[in-house]
Amino acid sequence: MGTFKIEGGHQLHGEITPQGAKNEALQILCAVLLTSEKVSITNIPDIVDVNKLISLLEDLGVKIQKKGQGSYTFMADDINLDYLQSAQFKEDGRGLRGSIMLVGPLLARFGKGYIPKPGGDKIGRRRLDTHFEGFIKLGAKFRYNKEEHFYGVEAKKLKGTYMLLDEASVTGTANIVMAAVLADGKTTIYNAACEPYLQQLCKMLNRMGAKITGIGSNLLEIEGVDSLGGTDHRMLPDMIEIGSWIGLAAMTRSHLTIKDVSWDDLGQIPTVFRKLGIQLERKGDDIVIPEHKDGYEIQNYIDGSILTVADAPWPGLTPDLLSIILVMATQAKGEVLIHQKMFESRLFFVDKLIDMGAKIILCDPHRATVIGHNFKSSLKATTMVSPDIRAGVSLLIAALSAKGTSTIHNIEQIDRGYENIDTRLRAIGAKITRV
Ligand SMILES: CC(=O)N[C@H]1[C@@H](OP(=O)(O)OP(=O)(O)OC[C@H]2O[C@@H](n3ccc(=O)[nH]c3=O)[C@H](O)[C@@H]2O)O[C@H](CO)[C@@H](O)[C@@H]1O
Ligand SMILES: C=C(OP(=O)(O)O)C(=O)O
Repeated sequence: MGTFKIEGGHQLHGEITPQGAKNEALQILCAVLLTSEKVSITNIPDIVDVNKLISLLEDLGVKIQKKGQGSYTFMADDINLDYLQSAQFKEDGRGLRGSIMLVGPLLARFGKGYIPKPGGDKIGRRRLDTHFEGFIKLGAKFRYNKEEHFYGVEAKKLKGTYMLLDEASVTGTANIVMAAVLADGKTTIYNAACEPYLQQLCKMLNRMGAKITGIGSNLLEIEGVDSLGGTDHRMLPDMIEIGSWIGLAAMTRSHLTIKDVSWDDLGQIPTVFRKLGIQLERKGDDIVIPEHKDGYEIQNYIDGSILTVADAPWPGLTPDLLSIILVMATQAKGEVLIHQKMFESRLFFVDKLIDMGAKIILCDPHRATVIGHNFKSSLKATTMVSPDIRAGVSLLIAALSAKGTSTIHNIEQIDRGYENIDTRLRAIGAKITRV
């Protein structure tokens, strides 16, 4: 189990460039299976989850060439479908959440897709019904081996149809879209997820020859085609990392510039941070956060009632930023209710913040009220274990703002989604070492 030692209480300064988006990369990498032609991808983050998926593709027979930092070509012209039945696949396939999106492309192009129950964060139930109900609607036969937790779908040829998704699942929509692009006829997906990473996937598929309309809305129409060709694609910056750096700047009262953020793809994120009292300046495509010498004050609603920050499917606020917003609120002036609607086990890490001196009431598994200290009292250093990727980074931000030296164990959870985080933090003045 890896560990970070963090000496907190230091102000940071400088520029930080966000990595390519983890959750986009997981969709885009699976899409290379849809063509036998070459696909070139840049700005791929060098993080554990993405590297695991690249190695799964390699084991499936995809020819992969690394061209430079974050830049690869992929060619899926000779796929080894037997690998999908191997013990190795049953082990490696469960190593990350994103592997579930191998199923749609495999089913569409080769008539069969299998996956062991995928991993990812343990942040509550993470069901797959939307994915498989979608494949079944497209005409696939579904089977599930309960002993091995192994899912399978098979179909000679998928047939386009109308479907209303039971929920706007992000990976579910990506999976169904990747299956429908090669189906016979027209597929309509209503209640589709429409976040920027999914828009990126759809635009890439269209460049490969797919016919998808409605991109950016919750109603996608897909006219099936016989085959797809190669393309070039560049990943967006990671909006969750961008939000993490905003939280870090606020908690350490640092002047930071976050470079090349793709502002127009950030949706509610800047607005929500502003409601929490954070000053954000747009300079070109950068975010500049000034030193918050006098702290930051949470706004109330117009009628004076306490602000709630809650997640919702895009264009609502992503659930992946709520842990970071929560930790930031512990030093704000004022109160806020954090409501994590999507996941039921993502707020339990607040116990650690309470140990550090934060004023938080965990109302129930989904809601926590935070009463900010307004920097009148610092958090105190402690030893903690990172429970999931975003709670891990939130605890890291808390440690960087705290008095004394903190220890965070199980940092593999953080490395899953943040590229060289310790090196990049040291470059802006953080005292952090990997031990
Ligand atoms: C690899 C990847 O891309 N992971 C992201 C993806 O996971 P993933 O695609 O697994 O998440 P889903 O969008 O399927 O759903 C997330 C959770 O929200 C619930 N739900 C979803 C939609 C809805 O309208 N109502 C509702 O309650 C689901 O039941 C589930 O518990 O999207 C999540 C939601 O943005 C993010 O937290 C994950 O980081
Ligand atoms: C929950 C997350 O990831 P995953 O879906 O891979 O577990 C996340 O990125 O915050």
